[in-house]
Amino acid sequence: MTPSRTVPPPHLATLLQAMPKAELHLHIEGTLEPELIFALARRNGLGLPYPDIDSLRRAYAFQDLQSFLDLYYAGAAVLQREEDFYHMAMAYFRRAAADNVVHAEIFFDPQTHTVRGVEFGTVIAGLDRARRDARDTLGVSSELIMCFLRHLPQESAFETLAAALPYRDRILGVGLDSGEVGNPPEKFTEVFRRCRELGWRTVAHAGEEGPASYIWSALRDLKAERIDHGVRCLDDPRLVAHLAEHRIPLTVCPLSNVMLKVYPSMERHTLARLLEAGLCVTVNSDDPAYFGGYVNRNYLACFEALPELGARDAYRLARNSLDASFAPETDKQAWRRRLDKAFDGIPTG
Ligand code: HPA
Ligand SMILES: [Zn+2]
Repeated sequence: MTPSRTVPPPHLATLLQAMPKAELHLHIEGTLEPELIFALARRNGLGLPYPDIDSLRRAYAFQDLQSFLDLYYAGAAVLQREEDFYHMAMAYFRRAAADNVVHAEIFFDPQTHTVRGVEFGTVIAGLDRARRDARDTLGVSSELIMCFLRHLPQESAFETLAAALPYRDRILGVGLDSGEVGNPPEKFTEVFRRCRELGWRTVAHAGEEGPASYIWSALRDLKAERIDHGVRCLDDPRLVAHLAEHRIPLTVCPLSNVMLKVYPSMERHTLARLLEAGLCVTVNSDDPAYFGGYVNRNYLACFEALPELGARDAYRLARNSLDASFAPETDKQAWRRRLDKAFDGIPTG
């Protein structure tokens, strides 16, 4: 048996840090660090049910997806003004740049905000201003993906779509998030059809806590171009073969999976098996302020816990993230050249 590795070889840790990568599964509301939650609550004159930052952080001990979502939606309630959304997104972009993220496709949850009386336009204005500043000052390109909350009815998603129409050019695509079990993708077939007619790209969370059949439904009913999480595909060999044959990317979030008890520990994560099966797997951070780290922490945690992963896998994961992005081909080609340079002299094939 291979002894379990606790620290990846130094050159591997350096490579994981230095390699250019795309982040494709990141909820911007999940980047709200406790410090910023407290600062925004104070600025907006809001009370919080926690006396201080440490006690809030101590509450981040989740049993499952729903126990996390309850805290995540409560935290997002401090976001009220355009500047709040701007500050949150700029803080993320600075961390992404430090992790050598060259491109980020970012989820936002408009219903979480509009239900509290925050205008759709306020949310978009703050996020879009941050996107432009991140491109100009940090060299990080990005896109916005609007997610529908699947625990709400499809009519609410249609109302959100109507509110988004004046800003349609600032949105790249739509996704589906929130509590998965009991809310299968087919519940949103009609609204996704309308979104595709508008020219939006489509992704969906499926196969995180829900069964492999939800992944089939995301592909068949929503025509999802990427599957967010998707780790439960391993329960269905026919699905694995389909995902591999059509090179449908999975945006896997390892620290999230362990924090939400999809796996009992990182040592038991199936990232290496998914790669071995020939799938277009990517590594992402999901809700980094809640799950213990940004994207490079996710890479490092996997390579620390799974000794079968090596430099070839690091290259493959970064390459998959660039390939699986919705960025223009010319941008992808430039990033691939940078990636090849970062692996100069290291076997990657
Ligand atoms: O991991 C997630 N799953 C579903 N909904 C979410 N909303 C934020 N993070 C998540
Ligand atoms: Zn997610």
